[in-house]
Amino acid sequence: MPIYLTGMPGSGKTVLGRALADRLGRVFIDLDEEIEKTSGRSIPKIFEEDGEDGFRALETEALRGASERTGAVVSTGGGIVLREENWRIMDDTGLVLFIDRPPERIAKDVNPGHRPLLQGDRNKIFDLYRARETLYRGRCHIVIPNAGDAQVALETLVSVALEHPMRL
Ligand SMILES: Nc1ncnc2c1ncn2[C@@H]1O[C@H](COP(=O)(O)OP(=O)(O)O)[C@@H](O)[C@H]1O
Ligand SMILES: O=C(O)C1=C[C@@H](OP(=O)(O)O)[C@@H](O)[C@H](O)C1
Ligand SMILES: [Mg+2]
Repeated sequence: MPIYLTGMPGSGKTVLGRALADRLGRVFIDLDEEIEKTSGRSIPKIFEEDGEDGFRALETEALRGASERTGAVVSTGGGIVLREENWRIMDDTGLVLFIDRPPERIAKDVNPGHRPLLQGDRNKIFDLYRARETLYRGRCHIVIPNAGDAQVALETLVSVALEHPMRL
């Protein structure tokens, strides 16, 4: 059963997920990377050609595939929380963590270029946060603070993951 990292774009899911998988000796799956690999297109290109709905369908497909990978660490895209079907897959198969990074810190260093929903404007992070915070915080199984040094967040992730061996 996998461990899912959810949270805002720029909250650290990909970087921390990869580091966590390395520490645990587990398979790492980043859903965006899977989608780009399978479709042969970049995320922005998919948004441009298929729209957000087309991207969300590919995202659910990638999540379903990842949900069958025993013990994987799965870094999701920030919008995974928008679809009930995605919650059903994650709740039924694994441990759902929320990487809780304050929007002020995200807005400082997020790369809006590769994230179509930000439309090149890093301040859109605050709109997204207002729209989604309750989805992340209210439905995840465990909140992982990521407000300071990334290393501290990683150590928290490692100890939480080790407390839930069956989930992995
Ligand atoms: N606690 C932190 N301190 C400093 N930079 C961080 C921290 N957490 C994440 N980052 C940085 O934020 C950027 C986005 O991280 P990423 O893993 O790509 O986010 P996500 O996959 O959630 O969109 C990366 O440059 C990452 O190094
Ligand atoms: O928040 C979102 O809706 C999205 C976040 C992105 O992933 P990251 O959270 O890794 O940036 C990517 O899936 C796509 O641009 C949509
Ligand atoms: Mg990511």
